[in-house]
Amino acid sequence: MPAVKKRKVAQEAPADDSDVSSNDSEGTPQAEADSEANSQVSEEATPAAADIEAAQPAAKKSFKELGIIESLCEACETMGYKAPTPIQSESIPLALQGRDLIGLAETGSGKTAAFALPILQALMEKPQPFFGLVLAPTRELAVQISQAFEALGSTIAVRTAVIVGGMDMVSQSIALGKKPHIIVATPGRLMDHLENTRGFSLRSLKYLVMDEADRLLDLDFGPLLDKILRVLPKERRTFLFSATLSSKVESLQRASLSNPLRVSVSSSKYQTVSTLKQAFLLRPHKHKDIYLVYLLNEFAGQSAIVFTRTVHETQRLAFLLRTLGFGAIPLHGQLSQSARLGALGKFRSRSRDILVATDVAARGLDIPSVDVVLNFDLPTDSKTYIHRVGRTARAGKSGVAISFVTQYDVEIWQRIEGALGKKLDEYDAAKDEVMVLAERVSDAQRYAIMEMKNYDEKRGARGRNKFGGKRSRDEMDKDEG
Ligand SMILES: Nc1ncnc2c1ncn2[C@@H]1O[C@H](COP(=O)(O)OP(=O)(O)OP(=O)(O)O)[C@@H](O)[C@H]1O
Repeated sequence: MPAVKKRKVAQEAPADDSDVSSNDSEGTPQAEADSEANSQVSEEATPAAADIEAAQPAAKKSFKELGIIESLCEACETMGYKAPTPIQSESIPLALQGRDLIGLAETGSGKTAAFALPILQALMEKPQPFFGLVLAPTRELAVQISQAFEALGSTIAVRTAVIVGGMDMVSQSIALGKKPHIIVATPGRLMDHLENTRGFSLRSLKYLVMDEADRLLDLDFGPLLDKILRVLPKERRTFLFSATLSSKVESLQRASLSNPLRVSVSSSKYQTVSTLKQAFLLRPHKHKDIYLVYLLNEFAGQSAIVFTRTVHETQRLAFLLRTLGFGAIPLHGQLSQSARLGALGKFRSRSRDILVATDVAARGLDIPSVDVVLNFDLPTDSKTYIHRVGRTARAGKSGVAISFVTQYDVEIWQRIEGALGKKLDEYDAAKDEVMVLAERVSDAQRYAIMEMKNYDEKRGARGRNKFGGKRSRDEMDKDEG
């Protein structure tokens, strides 16, 4: 049973574009489990939603007490989950009652299991092919979600299929032919299969999840989602999950959810976890490379993600850092899918310490070993900031996020701080030590420019044209970068 709820009619959700985010100040799954009165459940039955506040803190319950069956409890134990996180405590009982849900909780707080466990439990009760569909905005995230389903569903031999762009259609058709229980997909490729793979339909689907739901809408996935929703049965349960949800999602929820409840583990808008230390570094644009090298030296031996805004910059920095002897690997949307998965695999296994990435890596990726996030280029919106820095300090671990702010970024940075509701400290960099690096970095910059020329020529020779023509569905699935 969730907390005793006191009903209180609240204002209608704002009609502007403002975001509704959910970020718990206490951060860790365990700390969240200990935190009180942060959770909130609201009826979303009508556009003028009424808020229902948790008047009493939910008593800490085990997975079993939430109604999870023995074999799935065992799987949780094997995964090292000692107690449910708050989003799990709040949403699992409601999901088991068959409610549609909109789940909001901070990054790294266990949202995947919050939707996977009730679906797996329902699957056990009535096994059938094509039972659940999870839509995710990036291919890497789709792969990760399917792995979570397989791990949690190992005791019930769940079959999953990952249907994402950039991979072979034929082998995916064969995988669909094996009638998996759960499909985890990016929207573009799923639509391709729905249209072109004989015998494949989702008419008997029981559960739909949109993970990172706001991102699915941010991209130009909207019309595709509408098309997919049209071929799904109305008699199904639907879950939307994210750490940040915008009012755009409200329109989607009305289109695709039936009488949903909003489960929100939140204390305020855009709050990051308390185990995350955040700072900024105000430096001239021309010194960014030197300061990046300095910081990576400072955090030597730790695992870091460096976020940039463009494919070009991602690739250039990877060359630059490698020249200087760092184990850096690039990840962006213009790599082949196998190269993307390979890069992620190397970073996950710590055979490379530094992932240089576009926002293709900003959402959902769960790599427990990430110690540091460096925003080499600031993201253009605060929501992306929340997701990027959420790649570290996950599931109770600590982490550091440092953002480069140049003379051109002051306004964006102020917006981000405004959204966070606090001023962050400036990182204390020892200027003398930094400038000692100038010559080596400058040599490496020249080398990286040469490498970029070769890289661009090779890509040109392969006939890639990133500007011409309409974007294919696969390209849409590639996500940003
Ligand atoms: N009850 C639990 N106890 C301990 N760890 C947990 C629990 N539930 C999930 N985790 C772990 O916490 C990590 C983060 O979970 P998950 O990836 O689902 O977060 P998320 O809320 O979806 O984050 P994001 O918003 O960034 O996608 C994972 O490694 C997961 O295995």
